[in-house]
Amino acid sequence: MVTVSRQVKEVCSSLVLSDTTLEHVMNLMHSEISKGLSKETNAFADVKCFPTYVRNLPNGSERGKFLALDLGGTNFRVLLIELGGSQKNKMLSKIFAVPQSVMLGSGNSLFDHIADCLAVFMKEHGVQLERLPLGFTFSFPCRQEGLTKGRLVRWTKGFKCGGVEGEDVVRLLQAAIRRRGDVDIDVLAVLNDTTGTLMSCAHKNPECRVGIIIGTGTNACYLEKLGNVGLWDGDWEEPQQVIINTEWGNFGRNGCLDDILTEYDREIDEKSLNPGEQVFEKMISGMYMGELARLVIAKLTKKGLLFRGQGSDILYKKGSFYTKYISEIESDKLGEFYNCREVLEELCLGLISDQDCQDIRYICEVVSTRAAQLAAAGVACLLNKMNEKKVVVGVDGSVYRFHPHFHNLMTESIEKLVSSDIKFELMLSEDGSGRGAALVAAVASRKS
Ligand SMILES: Nc1ncnc2c1ncn2[C@@H]1O[C@H](COP(=O)(O)OP(=O)(O)OP(=O)(O)O)[C@@H](O)[C@H]1O
Repeated sequence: MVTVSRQVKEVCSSLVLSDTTLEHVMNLMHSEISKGLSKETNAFADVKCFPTYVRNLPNGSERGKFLALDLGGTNFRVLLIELGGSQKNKMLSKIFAVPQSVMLGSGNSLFDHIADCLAVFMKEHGVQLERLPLGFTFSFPCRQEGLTKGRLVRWTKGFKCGGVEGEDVVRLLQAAIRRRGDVDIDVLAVLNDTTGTLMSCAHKNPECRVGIIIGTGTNACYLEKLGNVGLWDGDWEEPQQVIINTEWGNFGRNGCLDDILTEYDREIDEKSLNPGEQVFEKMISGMYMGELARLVIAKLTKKGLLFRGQGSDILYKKGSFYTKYISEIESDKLGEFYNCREVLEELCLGLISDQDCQDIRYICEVVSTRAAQLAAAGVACLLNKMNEKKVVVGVDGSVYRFHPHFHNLMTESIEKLVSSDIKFELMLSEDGSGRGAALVAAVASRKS
């Protein structure tokens, strides 16, 4: 079997993180989270740690018919969910595309598009005359002022719609629905997909206390004691706990991760819609992983170390190496390069040797391993901070779901970083943040 070439390993070495570095990242994350939670320092914090106002986890008694909207990355989903106790749940959903022109257009066009899709869906399912409770999963950094009020702090993940930053997105949604006048809804909660994931997993496993996403972007939330939330301005009724939306994707904005950034990370950042922001996210999530691998491959090809120096126009085009290629290439059996050759052919690369394939696989492994280890450092930080004997971590997002080794890489890395008396388990979220949104709405209606 061919082995990875020495020069390729050398070029990739900046992407390989030691255990000591990961421990350092975990400790940095801890101090950034503390900064975010404190009233005095939150204004300058990069990891904002927004209280979600979700105080109660599902207890299995949630029942009823709910609508959910899920906007947060590549697709927009509308769902109709019927909760019927802990086991019986019915769910209908439809995915709508969000065209690039809408992602970069005006806020009103975005919310009009959402309202259009909602109305189409409600009519298709014959519920247009009902006033159903709705949970709105809006997965961008929002400062919440209550369960039904969240102001967008800034766009991420390729969105840039005018007139939304600083505004309450529930108000914008309601205004768009009113402009149409043909359907009506009752928004009971706005939440992030991490919260949706935590709630959805907690419904199945009451030990779930953390929710994380590794999809288009990355983020995490966890259940925190009110006494640790300096920012808390709500009531102190029991249970004295609240889900904190960390917004950890922005970790590193102040330069604290600069030592581990590579030339590839810098290039991704410079060419992004949000330079200087979401530094942690850009090293981990699906929106960037493929591009990171492409930049390394392009550099090595130009140096003559891959494909005998013969690249292709596609290879040199930004965004042409999809993150799913990494999963496909790493799914090949060791020593076999069936998927790898298929991907390289799609990139119009000719005359591919086994050595090229072995090296390409290594590049993919280095990029995905670093992503998994950094996400693991974040999870270990939360687990150590919570200091509970056993915690289940709900995980969602296509990178975690489809990458063949992500789960194992994360588990292995968390084990090294977490205190030896803490037990944990990473649990794949089955039907994601949509069901979570319905559960938040259901828990809210249980209380009101
Ligand atoms: N097979 C795969 N392996 C790894 N990554 C993948 C795969 N398929 C899609 N992706 C990546 O996952 C990302 C989409 O993630 P996901 O499907 O979880 O969507 P999302 O809901 O838009 O994300 P988010 O929850 O961050 O808002 C894209 O960046 C895509 O490149």
